[in-house]
Amino acid sequence: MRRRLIAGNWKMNGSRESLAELDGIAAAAGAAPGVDVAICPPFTLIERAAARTPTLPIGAQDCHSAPKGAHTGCVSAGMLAEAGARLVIVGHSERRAAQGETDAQVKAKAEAAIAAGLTAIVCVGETEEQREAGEAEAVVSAQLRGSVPVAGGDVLVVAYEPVWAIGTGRIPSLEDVRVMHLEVRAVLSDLLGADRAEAVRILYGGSMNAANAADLLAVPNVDGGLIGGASLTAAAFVPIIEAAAG
Ligand SMILES: O=C(CO)COP(=O)(O)O
Repeated sequence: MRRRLIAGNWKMNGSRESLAELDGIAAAAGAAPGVDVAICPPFTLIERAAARTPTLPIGAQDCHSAPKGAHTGCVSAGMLAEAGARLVIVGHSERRAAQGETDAQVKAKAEAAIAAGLTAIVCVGETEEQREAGEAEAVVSAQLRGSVPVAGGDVLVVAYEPVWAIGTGRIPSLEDVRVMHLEVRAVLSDLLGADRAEAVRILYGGSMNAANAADLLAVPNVDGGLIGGASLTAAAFVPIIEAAAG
């Protein structure tokens, strides 16, 4: 049985002051023992966040694939672990688009994360143009085949985030979510074997909020959410944790 995971991605938002939001989030997570909850703030806040709420897993939003070296401006998975991170998002569509990250790079980052003892959240998702062309499943399947590391099980999480649903207030139909998550499970099974694929949590991400969380989480193979805007405050995020706790 997979435990639900509700993870917040603060993106390039937040300050030391916003860490106060973690108190309410950690309290809600404590009241929902059947649900895993995590927050991924910017790099600069990881250490403070982990120290402030030790029971709440803290993650990062990217890592380099190398353990160390001449990579100006980059941070390794080992450094994240040392700072107190327990998970890391890799291959977010914003990085794939703005930083030109390829599937191979995303896979190498996920491998580095797992080697450093972190849980890797590998993101995939189609653009609106690709969905309209009827290519959504094929695009996501190809991304998975290129970016999922061979280590599977509970150290690996996949987030399906349709690019056109991120920050737009729009979400796919529940039927489209069902079909995509089933496809993700099938591809994972092909890549990792059925047993390890069964342990992988598949999150939905893209405009998830208090109003739609319960419906999305009721879809088969939706094992949680990766939440952007609605993870920035306890007021917006806690109802999603509560929806996951059922
Ligand atoms: O990109 C996302 C999480 O990684 C989703 O962002 P929003 O929840 O703001 O749409």
